[in-house]
Amino acid sequence: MEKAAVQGDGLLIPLIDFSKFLNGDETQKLETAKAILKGFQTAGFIYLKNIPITTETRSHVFGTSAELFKLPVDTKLSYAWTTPQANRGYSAPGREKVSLLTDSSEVEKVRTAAPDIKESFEIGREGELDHPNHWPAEEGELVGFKATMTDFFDQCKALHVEVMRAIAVGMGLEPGFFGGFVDVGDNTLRLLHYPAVNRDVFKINPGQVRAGEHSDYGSITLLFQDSRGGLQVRSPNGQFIDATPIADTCVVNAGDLLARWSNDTIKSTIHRVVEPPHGDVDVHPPRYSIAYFCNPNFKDHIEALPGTYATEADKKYDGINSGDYLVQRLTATY
Ligand SMILES: O=C(O)CCC(=O)C(=O)O
Ligand SMILES: [Fe+2]
Repeated sequence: MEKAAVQGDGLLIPLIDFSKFLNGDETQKLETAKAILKGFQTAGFIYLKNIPITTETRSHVFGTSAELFKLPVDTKLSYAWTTPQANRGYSAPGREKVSLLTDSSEVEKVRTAAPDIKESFEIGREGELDHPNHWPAEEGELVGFKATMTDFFDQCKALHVEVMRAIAVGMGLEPGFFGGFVDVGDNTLRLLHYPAVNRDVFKINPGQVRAGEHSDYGSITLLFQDSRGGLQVRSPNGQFIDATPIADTCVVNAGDLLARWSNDTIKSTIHRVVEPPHGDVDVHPPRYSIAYFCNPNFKDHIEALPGTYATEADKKYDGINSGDYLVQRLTATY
């Protein structure tokens, strides 16, 4: 029986030992795959422990990320995020307003009211000639930045492939069903820094958050959080529940395109980042997290998975190109 990582108000996010899928016997593989699928179908979120990414790798990547955000603002701005098509580079606080709004003018109104207190740096697949990554100059503490991040990118890409394999097994599809959909690695590694913030800020403006409520867009997101807390996931009843950090786990959530692909049998659940729950401080220390947003290959056509509908009439959505879908969603949020 798997333990719950998070439980409250009808939301149960399971804590799953992924090594039992990767290295277990046939029974353990199947049971783990089913638990993973069930987590995505009910909560839209799971926590995975015993993933192949080591604690050392993880802390090295977090350390390297912190060094990047220490750079002077002007330097960071010289690596600025440019377009949804490229989706690479630095976003200063307030640049992106993640929200549920899809109309850019509405997004603009919300953004000016209470911008998210965060900055981020996006890294895409290497080798996309039209969209090079905005690598920082490798000086001082940033020597080795590119190697660290591309290596981590590749490890996350491999984890995406394995989680999709588990979903396929859970659904009773061929284990390799998604293989040809996720092999390119059209994914985005996003380093996130939520700067230290006075507690007053949250008191003065009750609407203030570190990251506004939203769902993610792609297949799944691998989320690595530090120990600060503040991430919350919306329950089926509409209440936000703390997704408390658990050391050495990876939080994995399904995105909107996977929900659509599964004919809404899998949930893409709303989440946000708010004032951390730890009591009596005047200043909340900075929070770092790393999100790896996975997508089906941008060239792929995505339509309802086998087994998720009985007749053509049960298909809730038209097929859509993966890359077009992402660009559409990013265009509305930046
Ligand atoms: O920082 C976090 O814990 C969550 C970030 C997130 O949800 C996102 O960037 O989509
Ligand atoms: Fe998210």
